[in-house]
Amino acid sequence: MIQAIGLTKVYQRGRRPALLDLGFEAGPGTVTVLLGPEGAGKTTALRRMLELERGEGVTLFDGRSYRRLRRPEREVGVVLPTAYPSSGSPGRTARGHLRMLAAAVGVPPRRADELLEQTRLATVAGHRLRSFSPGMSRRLALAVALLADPGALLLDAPTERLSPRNAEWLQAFVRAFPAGGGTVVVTTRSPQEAALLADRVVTLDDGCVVADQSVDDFRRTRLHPEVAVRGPQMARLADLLVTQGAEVRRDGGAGLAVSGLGRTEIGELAYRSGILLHELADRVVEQPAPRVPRIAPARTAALPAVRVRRTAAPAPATSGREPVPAPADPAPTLAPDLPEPGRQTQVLPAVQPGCDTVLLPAPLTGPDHWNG
Ligand SMILES: Nc1ncnc2c1ncn2[C@@H]1O[C@H](COP(=O)(O)OP(=O)(O)OP(=O)(O)O)[C@@H](O)[C@H]1O
Repeated sequence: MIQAIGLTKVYQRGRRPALLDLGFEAGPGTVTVLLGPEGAGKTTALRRMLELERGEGVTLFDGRSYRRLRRPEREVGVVLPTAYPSSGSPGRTARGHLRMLAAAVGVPPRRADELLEQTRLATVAGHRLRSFSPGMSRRLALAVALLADPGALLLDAPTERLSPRNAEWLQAFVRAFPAGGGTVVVTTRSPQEAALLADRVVTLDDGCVVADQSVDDFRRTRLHPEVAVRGPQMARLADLLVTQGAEVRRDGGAGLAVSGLGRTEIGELAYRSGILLHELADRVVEQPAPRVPRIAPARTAALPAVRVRRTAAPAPATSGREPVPAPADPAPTLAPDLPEPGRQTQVLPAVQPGCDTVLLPAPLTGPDHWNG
């Protein structure tokens, strides 16, 4: 179980936060997608989760923050954009690179060979890294992340700039990983990819969570199937389509976007009416994310906006992979940047601009308060 609680990052004082109070839970056996456009805060979110960036909030991996994991490489495999193409010395072979890292994390060399097979790199295992394509580098980065057989994966835009074939392979891998109880958190800018990969979709915009939805809700509310039609007689076709009950809107100069009728019906109608078509294609377009403001309880609704930092860790959760409960952590489970135990809440001065979210200075008892 991964619990992200109140993750916030301000890169420059006085500037808008790159990430503001991100909270979500990613359960065992699931894929959670952080979806958002360029600059939405997805990479910052993963970097905060891994404590590569300082800031507020904490992420718990089965009840412990990343820096308190005893063997992080066995618990969380990470692929960030910095892992490729710079992963490894350019003169080293893929096999040499992976075996060296296998030794570093204490797994036998055969694990490196297995992963070369699994990531379809066996045939280029003896090639030097400098000759690797972006797709090969990405698969090698994934192999590195998997070396110690982690229960969770954090993947930042893993399919970006990959060939369709490599992207498909990676998507299939991500879908398959949770089958054994693993947890995946993956970022993407593509709503279509989110719908393909996710069990849960957390949509970010400008550093704020604007929606946290099951994939079914996401598909229903955010993805809109339509047919793109192009040709020289679109005004006439539009009239005919409307009489058939379709919804039609202009799409560029000689194009229509049609919903309510299928591609085959539109093609047949055009054919019967002697209308020439240059394009007839299914596509899915994104609807804007619904804003989901958190509702303030009536008794405190009149309070000024405040931010509340969590100071007590939630109850430890099990990973779903390991039936035995995690051993007690002798170290305190609070992140060092949070106040000492005992104090339930800390009220900070005014909320930063951005998210239409108000958090209230009520005592907190569990992570639910952070995800409502
Ligand atoms: N090191 C940094 N210093 C200052 N600002 C930064 C830094 N890194 C990111 N930002 C800013 O933080 C915001 C979020 O960036 P981030 O890279 O997390 O977005 P993203 O959703 O991952 O975008 P993309 O899809 O383009 O990778 C952006 O406005 C970005 O300019």
